[in-house]
Amino acid sequence: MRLYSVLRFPYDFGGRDVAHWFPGHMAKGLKQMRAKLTKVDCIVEVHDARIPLSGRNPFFKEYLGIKPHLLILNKLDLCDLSQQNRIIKQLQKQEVGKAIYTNSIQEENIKEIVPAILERVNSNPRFHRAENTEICIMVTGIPNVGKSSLINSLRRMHLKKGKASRVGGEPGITRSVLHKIQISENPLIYLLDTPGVLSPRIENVETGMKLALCGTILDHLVGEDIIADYLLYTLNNYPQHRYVQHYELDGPCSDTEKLLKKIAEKLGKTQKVKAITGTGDVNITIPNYSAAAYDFIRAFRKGDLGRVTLD
Ligand SMILES: Nc1nc2c(ncn2[C@@H]2O[C@H](COP(=O)(O)OP(=O)(O)OP(=O)(O)O)[C@@H](O)[C@H]2O)c(=O)[nH]1
Repeated sequence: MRLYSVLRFPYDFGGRDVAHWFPGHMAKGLKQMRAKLTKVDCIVEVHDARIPLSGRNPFFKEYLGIKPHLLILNKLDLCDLSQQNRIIKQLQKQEVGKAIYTNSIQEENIKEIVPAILERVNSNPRFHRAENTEICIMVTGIPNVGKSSLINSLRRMHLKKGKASRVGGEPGITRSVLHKIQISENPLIYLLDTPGVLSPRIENVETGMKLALCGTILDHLVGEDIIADYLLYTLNNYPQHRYVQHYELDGPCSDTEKLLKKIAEKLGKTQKVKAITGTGDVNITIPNYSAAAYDFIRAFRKGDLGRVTLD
């Protein structure tokens, strides 16, 4: 199959409204974070390395004030590292001082974090608490980017201690806010854990869809069928055709319904339903499209469909 025949361009977002993708409890989270700010020396913002330029919450900067800031682009194992130089240049244009790519599961580049925090804190006046030698950082980020995993990985590395923060595959696992967690003994560093907070102003539907693909918005708010459709469009345009091999297909495909049908058949996810015909009821077998969409999206999020950088 020739490539152009699988491209659908531009993607039709169908005039979707993204306003309701911001759950109300997140506004409360931001308020609680702001209240603790006087105790904080540095903001460590964690974001997903697959969407390094979009979907960052501008409120972390506007609402949390001017504090030394460090950007962590986590899940480096899932992003396309050949794009790294371009991304770093773009981030510099956005005045991001320093960004570190990490993998919190395999503990890649985690050891760069504490020295980067110290460098940022030491080059800024701590006028409000100069007498205090302990350092307090606040870990911020949108849901499901790996904040808790990063905290646990910092503790394992510097304190040889296990989990302090609950990790989960769905966005919104961390609801209780601002636990004070030690991550280093010498220098003495504490951090405040925070719940994932999406931007209430998602710039446009495309950004919203990228956020959904990376699992930062609850799937049911967007619709798994829609996420699967956008995923197929994205993989074909990239182009990243690992899904062909993963699902043992004959070649790339641009029709989401056909793809989901094949995935459902391959996984044995079919349903028997009764159909009423003119000559009586008959049992027919139909693909379970929801189960297939679920598998397609999960496979992408685990990295089984290949690495991509969506920005
Ligand atoms: N592949 C990969 N997965 C990761 C990485 N870091 C975290 N994860 C996974 O991403 C999911 C979310 O991780 P959490 O640490 O719970 O994310 P969080 O930002 O604390 O989530 P909220 O509580 O929703 O704010 C989990 O399934 C983690 O196992 C990483 O570096 N690479």
